[in-house]
Amino acid sequence: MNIGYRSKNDRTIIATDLNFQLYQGELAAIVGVNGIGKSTLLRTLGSVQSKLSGSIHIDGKDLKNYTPIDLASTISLVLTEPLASKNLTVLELIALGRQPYTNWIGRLSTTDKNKVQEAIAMVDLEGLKNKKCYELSDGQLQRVMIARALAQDTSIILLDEPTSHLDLHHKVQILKLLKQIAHETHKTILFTSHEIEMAIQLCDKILIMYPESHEFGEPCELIRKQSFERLFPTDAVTFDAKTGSFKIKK
Ligand SMILES: Nc1ncnc2c1ncn2[C@@H]1O[C@H](COP(=O)(O)OP(=O)(O)OP(=O)(O)O)[C@@H](O)[C@H]1O
Repeated sequence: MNIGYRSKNDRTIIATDLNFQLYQGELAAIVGVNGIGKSTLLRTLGSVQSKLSGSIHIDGKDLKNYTPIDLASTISLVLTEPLASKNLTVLELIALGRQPYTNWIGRLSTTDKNKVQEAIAMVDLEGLKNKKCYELSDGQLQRVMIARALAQDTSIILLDEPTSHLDLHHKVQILKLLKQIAHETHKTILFTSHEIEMAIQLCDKILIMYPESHEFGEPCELIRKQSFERLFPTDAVTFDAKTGSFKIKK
């Protein structure tokens, strides 16, 4: 698949020949330097923007054959765009995740309410659920957006930098939670991240995007192939394969 942007008379190619496959129950990260195309890829997979060429299949079915309602009950997407509806309470915002399932009035069934409550508990938001979203810190809001995706209860969850505003404790907590959800509920969870060391420790698969190519596989396989060494110019940082971490060159 080729991804990028189309304007009236032009198109900008961001990445070419992307080819990878994820299975149910896997947690995977997309990593790469700033501007390499991680968000572009995630948005393309989530059908928010169209691919330049190629195809995306879910369970053998071409994504282009999904209706909007099929899509909303299959893929949930957590993007980094600022929230338009900060006037809602945390509970109301998370309940919006149930929209693909509610009737035209948007009335929540008992199942919907249970899913919302489960999501609140999973992301530890019980104490904040009646607050307005504008009263939250960026990190708290990030957890609310993850809870909304969990409430949507789709088989695929795509998240753009889900831990960018979180402190170390919450970064680890959220990534561990995503891993647990993927493994226990057999969802496929794919997120973009700059937390490469955490991705190495917690993810089942990693997609590394380079300027002209990509690598995809299990973290240990990528370490063996020295794929992380090629990620950054080596004058500033080097990758230590033994510890799976980057070292600053002094
Ligand atoms: N709407 C757009 N139209 C044209 N080009 C865009 C658009 N949005 C992003 N780009 C370009 O696409 C490239 C990839 O951007 P993208 O946001 O996907 O990178 P990224 O890997 O997620 O970066 P970062 O790590 O900084 O978040 C960049 O060169 C960016 O300038």
